Amino acid sequence: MIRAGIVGATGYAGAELCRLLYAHPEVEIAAVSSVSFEGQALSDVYPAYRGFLDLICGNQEEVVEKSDVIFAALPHGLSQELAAQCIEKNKVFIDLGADFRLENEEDYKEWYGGTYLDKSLHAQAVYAMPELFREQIKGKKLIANPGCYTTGAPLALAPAVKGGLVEPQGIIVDSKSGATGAGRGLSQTTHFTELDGAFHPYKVACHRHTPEIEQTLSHLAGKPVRITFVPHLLPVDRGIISTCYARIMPGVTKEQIRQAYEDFYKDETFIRLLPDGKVADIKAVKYTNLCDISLHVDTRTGTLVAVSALDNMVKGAAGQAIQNMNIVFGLPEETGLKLVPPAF
Ligand SMILES: NC(=O)C1=CN([C@@H]2O[C@H](COP(=O)(O)OP(=O)(O)OC[C@H]3O[C@@H](n4cnc5c(N)ncnc54)[C@H](OP(=O)(O)O)[C@@H]3O)[C@@H](O)[C@H]2O)C=CC1
Ligand SMILES: CC(=O)N[C@@H](CCC(=O)OP(=O)(O)O)C(=O)O
Repeated sequence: MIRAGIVGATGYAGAELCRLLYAHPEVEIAAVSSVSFEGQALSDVYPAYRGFLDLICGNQEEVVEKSDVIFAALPHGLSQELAAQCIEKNKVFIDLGADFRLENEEDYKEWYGGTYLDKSLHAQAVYAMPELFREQIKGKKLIANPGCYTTGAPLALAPAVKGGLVEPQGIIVDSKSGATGAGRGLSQTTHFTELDGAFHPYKVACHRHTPEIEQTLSHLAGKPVRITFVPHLLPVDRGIISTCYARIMPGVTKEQIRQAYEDFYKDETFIRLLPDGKVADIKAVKYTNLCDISLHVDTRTGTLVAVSALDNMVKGAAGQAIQNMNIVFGLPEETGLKLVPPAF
């Protein structure tokens, strides 16, 4: 059995990791940690876990000592030293935050206001989006798990961008996220009376996921890609819809685009390319590691509209982290992730 530990287990991403790892047939949860709830049972923090996850929250050091793989579900900026400790002890480290996602330190400084404490450590990290960079993940120990918006948007666009079917400039990514994307801590925009009945964009064209999405799309295109990214806060608990607009290259047909997506995703367990006429919906992927993609072509304006839907807590965080763990440990990718969405 793989001994897994979760640092930051009391946050939403950490708690979701615990839920999924509990049911993983090749994993035992060895230890979990919290600062605020140290000494308390996880099931006291989340009553739904009573009888399943009654383990007591310890500290980070215990998690590192007892585990073969350490998942960090901490706020940005707290993973670098922890990663160094884990790598030094030859453990696998999977970071759900953004500390190892950006290849260019200047981008990290600009968008996160931090620096890379140890450049050689960053050089060991792999940006782990299995559907796009699977081969690079195998054999790695320092895993940068992509963010939520930064999973949905590239998956919606990847076949078109990689195949040169759309113009790499002028792409618009219009995303809507449920409130769990903001974590468990309460803020003015996420408390019930502000969120209920509301719907608005935020961080318009200045969200920190912009360089991460551009980094992925640039790798696929083989040249720099710039996007306009506008996230919105939806008054629902989970789910992200990304509606992505790109100009179709002259001469490229609707049929060629669909064929490119079918070829690109034909062996992908977690990608459901919807038939023509269907539209991706967050409800159909809830609690699963699925990413649904629907394709729409506006022939009047020559625009591809590619829509993705995923559960930000699963494919956008904990599920993708487990998918990455499975790759690193040589397990079938779907192990522990064969999750059927509720019908309604
Ligand atoms: N929510 C989402 O949809 C997604 C989140 N992520 C990323 O996952 C990470 C966790 O996010 P999320 O679970 O939403 O956030 P939460 O705010 O819900 O949880 C944060 C966790 O970090 C712990 N924590 C906070 N401050 C410290 C500290 N100074 N030292 C140690 N532990 C601390 C908290 O634990 P305690 O107070 O108990 O110690 C809590 O368990 C973030 O990097 C986020 O960006 C990635 C993809 C999607
Ligand atoms: C709704 C909401 O507030 N979402 C978060 C993104 C959540 C996320 O998961 O971002 P990381 O993976 O990079 O942490 C935000 O906009 O900051």
